[in-house]
Amino acid sequence: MRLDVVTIFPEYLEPLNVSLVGKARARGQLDVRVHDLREWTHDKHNTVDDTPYGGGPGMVMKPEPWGEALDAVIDSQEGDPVIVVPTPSGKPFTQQLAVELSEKPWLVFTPARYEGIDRRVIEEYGDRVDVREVSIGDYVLAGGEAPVLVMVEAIARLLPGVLGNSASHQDDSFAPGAMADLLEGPVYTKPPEWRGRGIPEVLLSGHHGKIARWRRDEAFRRTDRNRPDLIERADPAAFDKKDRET
Ligand SMILES: Oc1ccccc1-c1ccno1
Repeated sequence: MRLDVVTIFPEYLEPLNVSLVGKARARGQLDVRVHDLREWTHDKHNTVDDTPYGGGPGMVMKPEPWGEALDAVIDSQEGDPVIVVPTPSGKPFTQQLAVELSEKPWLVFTPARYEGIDRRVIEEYGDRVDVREVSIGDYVLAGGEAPVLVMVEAIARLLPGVLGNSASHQDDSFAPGAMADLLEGPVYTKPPEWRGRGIPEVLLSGHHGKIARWRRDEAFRRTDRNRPDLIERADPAAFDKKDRET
């Protein structure tokens, strides 16, 4: 997969050089290219924003630099990318959307600052390629770079071979299938006792059926406590079916 990010803060994307995404890049599983939007400005102040038509607070990102940048990035490659526009007014970024985007060969992220990007940019590229406006949650940030880090990590970990053999995303919270509407339950590791606190006996029993049932019950319990909005959709039968398959 190729990922391009166009931003006025390239240094904000430094975390894409470390950890899971950094290792995937080093292994050649991910081709990440970060571009400074100001390279496509031509005035001495490298201007990328201006006041909004119709008045109102803040500044809007000008269409010209974005148009030149996206033309340069998109025309550099065969095929069409999916352009992902982080915005508080976008569709929710979910595990399901992460799975869908992880199956695309090329994504171009356009994190904006200020009050957003001139709407004509979204319309121009929406006429040419698949453009997705995506929100990572119901809160407002200063810009879209942090949402890009979140989405790239969620997508990259789904790419074949990126997670080690010992790890699997099938059992993630929200993973399509039995966990689609469930939160993961509590996890434990050695030592068997820590500050007088032990391990649930069932996890030491070696009885896989009982362990699986306990994990299901804990998943439902946690979901009911923390995400009652999901519990309505969770299906114990689907969870049990997954148990039988594993
Ligand atoms: O709050 C934002 C500002 C700019 C770009 C994106 C966002 C955002 C907030 C939530 N998801 O995306």
